[in-house]
Amino acid sequence: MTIQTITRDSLPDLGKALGHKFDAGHALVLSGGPGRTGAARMAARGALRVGAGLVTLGVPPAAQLEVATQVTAIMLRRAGDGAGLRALLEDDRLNALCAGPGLGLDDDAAQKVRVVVQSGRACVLDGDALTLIARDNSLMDALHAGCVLTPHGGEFARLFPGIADDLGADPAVEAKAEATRAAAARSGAVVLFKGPETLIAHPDGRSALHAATGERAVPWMATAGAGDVLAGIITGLLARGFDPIEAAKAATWLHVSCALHFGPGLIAEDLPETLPAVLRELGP
Ligand SMILES: NC(=O)C1=CN([C@@H]2O[C@H](COP(=O)(O)OP(=O)(O)OC[C@H]3O[C@@H](n4cnc5c(N)ncnc54)[C@H](OP(=O)(O)O)[C@@H]3O)[C@@H](O)[C@H]2O)[C@@H](O)CC1
Ligand SMILES: Nc1ncnc2c1ncn2[C@@H]1O[C@H](COP(=O)(O)OP(=O)(O)O)[C@@H](O)[C@H]1O
Repeated sequence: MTIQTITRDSLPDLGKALGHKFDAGHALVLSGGPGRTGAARMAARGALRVGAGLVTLGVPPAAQLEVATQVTAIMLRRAGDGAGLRALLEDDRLNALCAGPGLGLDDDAAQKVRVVVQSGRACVLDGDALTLIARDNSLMDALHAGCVLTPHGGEFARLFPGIADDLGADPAVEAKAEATRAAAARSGAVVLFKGPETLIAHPDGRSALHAATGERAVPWMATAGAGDVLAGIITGLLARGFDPIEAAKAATWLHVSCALHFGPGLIAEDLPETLPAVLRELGP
């Protein structure tokens, strides 16, 4: 099976068309509770910087003040539990959802992940959402091809135990590619298996590789929250209407390009702020 290599030349046109903000979509990123809101705020910033027209954070009421003091262009709505989120989603302009960064693992978080998946909308499931899916087969069964799962190695092992058993600690790229394809087929979702070599697969068998090696090596990307920002960049591209696998591929390239552009000393918050320079280099 051929694996596409993700390069600058393989990217779709990321320029924004003329139009108003709702033409570029409205992303909703779910936040965790007090003291755990940073990951979702970084994801939201990634979504906004990659060009989503509007980005809203859905916050538990107890975290509202914390988040309100930290955001400006990003908007804020309450989403305390599954029912609260369902009410928010009555606005069908919220066309891309992100659940997982800093979300927590309690019952309210699990309910919200269920609502996200059952909404049928394009979504990114990262971090704690993946741990919750690994604990509940009914959530795994509800996944669809509009979902992008973004596991790191630990999350991949939790989600796909049978598939991960054969991988070992430092798998060869071919083995990682095969495991990612098997995971996409099993889950029915797009799977983006993170790491210096990132593998992406669609349940229909398409797959792609981005290698952050050689001239694109970015060892300083191994910093807390880098994955949360990647989840946000994918969500922003979904909001803009990109197909889930194309959004996953383009976001992976942009994410590593931001780290390359910034260089050593990078922290996760720098990634969204470097997106404008990387996008400018790509042209209008
Ligand atoms: N600033 C913020 O707000 C931040 C908030 N964050 C939020 O925290 C939440 C928890 O996310 P998490 O990833 O930190 O923890 P968890 O789910 O326990 O998995 C870690 C375990 O998996 C294993 N492991 C194996 N391979 C691995 C690999 N390649 N990369 C990483 N781990 C790997 C590893 O086991 P080990 O290899 O050490 O034996 C380890 O014990 C989540 O919601 C996230 O969004 C963070 O993003 C940080 C910044
Ligand atoms: N050495 C590395 N080279 C390139 N990319 C890396 C490296 N280490 C981590 N990354 C990338 O950084 C991100 C880390 O995500 P993750 O493990 O979920 O961390 P966090 O939960 O702290 O956000 C992923 O996109 C991963 O591919």
